Amino acid sequence: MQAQLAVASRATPKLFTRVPPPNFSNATHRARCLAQLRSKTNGLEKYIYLNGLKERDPTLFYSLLYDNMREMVPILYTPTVGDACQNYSHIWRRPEGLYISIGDKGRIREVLSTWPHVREGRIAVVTDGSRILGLGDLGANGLPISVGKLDLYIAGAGIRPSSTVPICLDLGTSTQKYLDDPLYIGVRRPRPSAEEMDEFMIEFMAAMKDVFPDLLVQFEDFSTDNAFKYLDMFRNSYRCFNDDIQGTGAVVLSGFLNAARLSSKASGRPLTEQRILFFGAGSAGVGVAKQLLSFFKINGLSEEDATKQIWTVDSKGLITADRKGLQEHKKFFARTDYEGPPLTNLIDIINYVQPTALLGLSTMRNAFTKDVVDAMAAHNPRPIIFPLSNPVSLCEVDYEDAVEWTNGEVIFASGSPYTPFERNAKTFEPGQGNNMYIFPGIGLGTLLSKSSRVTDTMVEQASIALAQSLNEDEKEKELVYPRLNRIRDISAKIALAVVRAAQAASVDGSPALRHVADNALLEYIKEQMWHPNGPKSRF
Ligand SMILES: NC(=O)C1=CN([C@@H]2O[C@H](COP(=O)(O)OP(=O)(O)OC[C@H]3O[C@@H](n4cnc5c(N)ncnc54)[C@H](OP(=O)(O)O)[C@@H]3O)[C@@H](O)[C@H]2O)C=CC1
Ligand SMILES: CC(=O)C(=O)O
Ligand SMILES: [Mg+2]
Repeated sequence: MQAQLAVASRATPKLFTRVPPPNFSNATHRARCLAQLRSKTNGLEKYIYLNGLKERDPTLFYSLLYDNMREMVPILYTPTVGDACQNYSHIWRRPEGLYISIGDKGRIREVLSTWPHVREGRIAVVTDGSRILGLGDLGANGLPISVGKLDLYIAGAGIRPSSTVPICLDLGTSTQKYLDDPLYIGVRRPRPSAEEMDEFMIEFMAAMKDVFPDLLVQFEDFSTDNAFKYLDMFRNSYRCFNDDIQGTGAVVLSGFLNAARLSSKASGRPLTEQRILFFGAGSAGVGVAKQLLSFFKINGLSEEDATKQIWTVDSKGLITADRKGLQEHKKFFARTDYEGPPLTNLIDIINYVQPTALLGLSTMRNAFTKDVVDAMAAHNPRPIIFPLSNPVSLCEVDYEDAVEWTNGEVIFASGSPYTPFERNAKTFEPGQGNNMYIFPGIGLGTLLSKSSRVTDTMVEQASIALAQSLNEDEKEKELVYPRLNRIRDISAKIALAVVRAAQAASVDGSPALRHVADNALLEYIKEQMWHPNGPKSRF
């Protein structure tokens, strides 16, 4: 790209001042860009730098991202993307996605048609900014979450950049700070009524299908009630899924399949006796709890018996069926067998439930105190503790603390990344239980199979494929997720499982792939991936 630029500009005298120096080389320039990135001491500055690099030289940007996932993903994605969203109106430089505003109601199709790569559109990540990570309602500042997720599709599954469509629905915000900010980038109004929003969403989805006929829609970071509502409303008529409910469910099921094996080996308890306590019962907590039913079903329990192995906690304590005014999404796991005064203290709840696993999706920083972790360790030789809230500033417990407090026995995965560390001459390597491991493969498999829907079995099979993707070294080190630098290989395996599940459910639209053997199909999937410096992919 740089070399092509140089040739073009040497031939154009008026651009002469923009010719790179004569000894310019791509390799040196890559090193220069990494050095410039590393010279920034603040996460947000690094984000701004990378964003500028993406605009100046997208090929170089994606090539660097592809080769430096462990360093760059925490900047473009959680945790730093959280800072970028919170400050987006102030750091904004250029348009990088589509804003569809509530004022566009009645002409959404027209607005969507302004996207420059309409015919290439394959995957859209759509947020309404109402629950960005655990940071609350950020309104139109939520766009970087769509951009960041799509960068992971590009780097992690080889989707061509011009096939990705980042969208933020600009519907107002309930956060006064943004409404008062003179630089706020969105419309200054409260969020619409449920009725107005439903009308908007119905028009939006119909217009999306019209304008982008081959598109997969990933709903992202909608507030919990709307996340469940629109998934239910659209999943049977459009090619779509909800990342926070289904993607998170799949990624946690996958890590749990590996974690439970380690925990049961240490305790001698059968897998079916795993007892899971969810701290947080929003879209993510309940989405994961529903997906974890599969764990018990795979191990031979009925759905009814599987449900009995799961307990949920919200801000009011253990969720029981006798609670007045319980929100719809909490009813499925509300316990009918608890008798006694409401249980509101987490340690009391742990002592009552005696869970083998404690999963945090609560946005409550440091909620898993030493006493909480001690209570888990008292019941389990190897407790499973997954603090999954994002970003790190909302994580329920830090990795080093969890390791220290359990004398190294914890089986751990967090939503945002932690770095490995040494303790008593042993290296401790954390897992990252984040939907970023799963949605690229789900998207790739859905597109390749030309599926009309994303079914529950496609999501479940994606999860099992991820769990099975650990290599020998990762198994020996007792990791519960594979290392991120293998993401393309992993996405290909997930995509294969998704294609097969789509075929089994007869929602696929690529009949020729039905007759291709697994090994050949895996190779085919890898060949379809876009590489920054390689031939064009089909997406
Ligand atoms: N690792 C990953 O891949 C993913 C992580 N997440 C993270 O999960 C978190 C939650 O997301 P989401 O479910 O959509 O958010 P919600 O706001 O819908 O849910 C938060 C839940 O936590 C509960 N909660 C809040 N405070 C407390 C408390 N003090 N004690 C116990 N429970 C409490 C809430 O209770 P109540 O219902 O009573 O308000 C609610 O049930 C976010 O930080 C998000 O980043 C989300 C998706 C993917
Ligand atoms: C990871 C993610 O999707 C979230 O925290 O919302
Ligand atoms: Mg999300």
